Amino acid sequence: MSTPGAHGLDAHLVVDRGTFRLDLRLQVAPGETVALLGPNGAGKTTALRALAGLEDLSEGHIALDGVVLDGVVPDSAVPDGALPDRPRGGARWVPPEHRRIGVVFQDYLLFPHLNAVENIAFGPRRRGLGRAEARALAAEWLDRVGLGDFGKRRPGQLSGGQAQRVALARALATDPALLLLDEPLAALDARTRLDTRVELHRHLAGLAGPAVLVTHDPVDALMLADRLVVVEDGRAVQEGDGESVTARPRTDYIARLVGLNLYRGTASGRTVRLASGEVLATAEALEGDSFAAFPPSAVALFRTEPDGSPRNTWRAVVAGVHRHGDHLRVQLDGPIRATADVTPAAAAQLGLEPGQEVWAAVKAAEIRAYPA
Ligand SMILES: Nc1ncnc2c1ncn2[C@@H]1O[C@H](COP(=O)(O)OP(=O)(O)OP(=O)(O)O)[C@@H](O)[C@H]1O
Repeated sequence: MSTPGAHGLDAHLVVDRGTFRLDLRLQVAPGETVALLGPNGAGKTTALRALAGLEDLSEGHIALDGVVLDGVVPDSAVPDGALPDRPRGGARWVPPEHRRIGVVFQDYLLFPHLNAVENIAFGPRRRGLGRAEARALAAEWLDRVGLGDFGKRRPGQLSGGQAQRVALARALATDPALLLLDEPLAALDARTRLDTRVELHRHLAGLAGPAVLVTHDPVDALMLADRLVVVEDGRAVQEGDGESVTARPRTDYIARLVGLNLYRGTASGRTVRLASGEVLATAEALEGDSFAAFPPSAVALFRTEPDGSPRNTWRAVVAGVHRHGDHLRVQLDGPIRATADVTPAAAAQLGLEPGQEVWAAVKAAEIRAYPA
């Protein structure tokens, strides 16, 4: 990690949109890719648009490699020659077209009337490159994204995945100091998504500057980003590398995303007492406000009370059963609401159906506890 502020992206994004307020601090080091992950309406796109200069900040600042793009910052923080194009009410603000930012946004992927090479050459041309030079650079980038033979095609003659690659090439051809990607793989079918994801990862890994990626998809976030920032309701609720976020979710949204049952309660030794009064025996010893989490696969279901083993057992009512890959996912109501995964054979044996009473059991060793 570099010193935040001097290199890479250093931003505090505050945007007011009616009743919604985004308030997000974001520091991304050169060469680092951060994924903003969150539910619909969390403010991810607003954050990207603010970085790009398409959304006004109400407060905060954006600095890229020490150059202030938006916000009130002491003069000493603005290097010579980097003065803003337009001062605004005492603040400094650089308009979008003068920010060295490459964007791959859903809503303006490519110019429909230009072919692939012209689309990619557009940015370099605007940055002052001659026509022939810009086209040569564009052809080179098209090659790099594996579309060397598609230069003459217009966006309408490209598949979704190909258009996405051209958009990426177009963003990268401007040699951006910051790359912004909004749901870069969302529009692609499963197969294309897989290939494009691998390729995008390669380009992100080769990037010298910071990159910020917005996605709903935990797989995209985990595979493409060095660090995840989970955004809910305009704020960062959890941050860290994929492993720490998925192993220790701190909100229901993340728990659902990574497929864990998550509870909050008060720990005392190897137990966590939930708000409902139920007590879970856990693998780790802790004290105080804590989370307890376990995967659906850790839940065993029985028709009658299981006996003899040192595990957590409780009575539950089957609220729903549906297929999930090669097993069945069972929603359980009761004092401890949980999701359980069972094999079709086990489900048949139990005769699972909504409304049915069962016993649920989870071994203490399968329940992770961590401080809230
Ligand atoms: N033009 C607008 N005017 C007022 N409010 C808006 C406008 N556009 C979006 N919002 C609100 O801003 C909030 C954040 O929206 P945003 O699009 O940033 O979320 P998001 O996390 O990108 O969601 P999604 O995953 O659905 O794209 C939402 O509550 C939304 O209703």
